[in-house]
Amino acid sequence: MSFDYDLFVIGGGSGGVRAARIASSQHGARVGLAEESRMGGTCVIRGCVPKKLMIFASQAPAAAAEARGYGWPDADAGSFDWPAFRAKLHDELSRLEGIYTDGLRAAGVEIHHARAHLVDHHTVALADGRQFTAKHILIAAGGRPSLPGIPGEELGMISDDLFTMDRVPGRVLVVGGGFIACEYATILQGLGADATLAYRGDKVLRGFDEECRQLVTHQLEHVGITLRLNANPARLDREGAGVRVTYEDGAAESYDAVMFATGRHPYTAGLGLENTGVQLGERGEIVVDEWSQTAVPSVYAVGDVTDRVNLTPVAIREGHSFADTVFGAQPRRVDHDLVASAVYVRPHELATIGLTEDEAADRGPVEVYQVLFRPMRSLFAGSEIRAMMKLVVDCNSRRVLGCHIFAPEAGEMIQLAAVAVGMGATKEQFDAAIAVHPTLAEELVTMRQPVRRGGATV
Ligand SMILES: Cc1cc2nc3c(=O)[nH]c(=O)nc-3n(C[C@H](O)[C@H](O)[C@H](O)COP(=O)(O)OP(=O)(O)OC[C@H]3O[C@@H](n4cnc5c(N)ncnc54)[C@H](O)[C@@H]3O)c2cc1C
Ligand SMILES: NC(=O)c1ccc[n+]([C@@H]2O[C@H](COP(=O)([O-])OP(=O)(O)OC[C@H]3O[C@@H](n4cnc5c(N)ncnc54)[C@H](O)[C@@H]3O)[C@@H](O)[C@H]2O)c1
Repeated sequence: MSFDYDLFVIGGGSGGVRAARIASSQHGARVGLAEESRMGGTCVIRGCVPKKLMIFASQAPAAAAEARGYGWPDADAGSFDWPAFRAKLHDELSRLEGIYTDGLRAAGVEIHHARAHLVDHHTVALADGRQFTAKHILIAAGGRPSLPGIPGEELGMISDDLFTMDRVPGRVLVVGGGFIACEYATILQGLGADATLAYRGDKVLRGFDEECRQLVTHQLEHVGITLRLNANPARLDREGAGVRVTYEDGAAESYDAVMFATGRHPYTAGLGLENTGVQLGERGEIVVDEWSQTAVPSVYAVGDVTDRVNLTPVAIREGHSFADTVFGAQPRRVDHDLVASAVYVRPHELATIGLTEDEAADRGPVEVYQVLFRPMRSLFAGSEIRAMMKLVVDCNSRRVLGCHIFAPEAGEMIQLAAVAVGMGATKEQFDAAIAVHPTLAEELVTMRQPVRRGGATV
């Protein structure tokens, strides 16, 4: 049977773009790709990239405060010009979108600016009615924000809205305690909003190392964010130009804006999966095997729509591995066990690779090496805020199972630690590296005594 394409990709985000480009340019496949919105997907248009640029923008007042501590008494960030910044931000996103589009075209991929759905195991239909057959179909449709399902929630914003809002709100409530809630509350507070973060648990960032969760929770308060822990909104009501929030315990507060950061779900609605044998899991994710193949041999899925590890570099690696496996005769699997990540809160980021202390201790005997200190730079400027580095070491193999850093630019540091941890480095191999002085990262190779031992005996 002949097909219009060797591969049809649904979704022009991190995973889909990489898969399409590699299959076409490196493995000679005839590739079509449909994108219903802007090329680049969540990361480029409404996630990692604009978020990080806004983190940079939001640091100006803290940078001015630090400058005053270094002998610049008049340093002052002045007032933030949101419309000017927003215009520049969107110019940058358009530039990146153009790069993604040009890169795909140069690779020989045919782009269809339309929504797509599956008609059967080898056929895709576009919103304009055209249909294409393909030997393989890759679903890389990403995820969408989830709302909590409470009355009045339509009055709240979602993460996409941060980049297009008319003004920086005066009083803003961010609901949630995950990556997005922590980063967005930090950004909004830094830009001059009076931010409150409401989280239903007692510490933010569930799933991270417990001490790190404590430190981030403390830092959010330290930078002036009001924390409402063990609290959850029960309903939202319009109140003039603002929103009245009633919490589950009956308390009520008024805000100029509310933003929900209550998780994301795989975006499978309307994909036509009912026309196929593709299976969905409990969380609505497309179920795939280690090769990203669904229950239908011709249909694969990568990225957030599979809800494995929802990070851009993971989606990219999954897309690349799929293309190499299916079109390059180079079978590649993605190891989802050892993925580094960073939460871009300020002034200290939280970055991590490997197991938390509790996870490691559940598996066997561990030693914990840890240092809590006031970094030279911020201490001199008058800040008491502490950084932390922690290595969790397997007592038997001596391997470093987990590395957790709470410090300025921790995301930059964990990238390098991830190489060593991924290679199975032992604590003694960390120690063998001579320190670079004076740096923050030198603490990672100078911790000599464990602060505690623990874990299951095996
Ligand atoms: C606010 C925010 C901040 C983030 N920050 C980071 C970060 O700092 N670091 C990090 O690693 N990750 C971050 N992430 C996660 C990261 O953005 C995602 O993991 C990544 O974008 C997933 O890539 P993907 O290819 O699976 O999906 P996406 O990038 O979401 O791409 C899916 C694309 O498919 C299109 N599409 C969907 N359905 C159809 C259809 N039927 N037809 C045609 N097109 C369709 C969509 O329009 C979209 O463009 C962040 C996410 C958010 C929301
Ligand atoms: N720096 C980064 O790498 C980065 C940044 C942003 C997002 N991301 C990715 O995007 C994903 C989604 O981020 P996220 O922060 O939306 O999700 P998340 O899963 O990290 O956090 C969701 C939060 O919402 C809370 N929540 C869920 N349902 C709720 C409800 N009904 N009522 C009240 N609270 C509720 C949860 O307890 C949790 O604290 C992340 O898991 C991550 O994979 C990564």
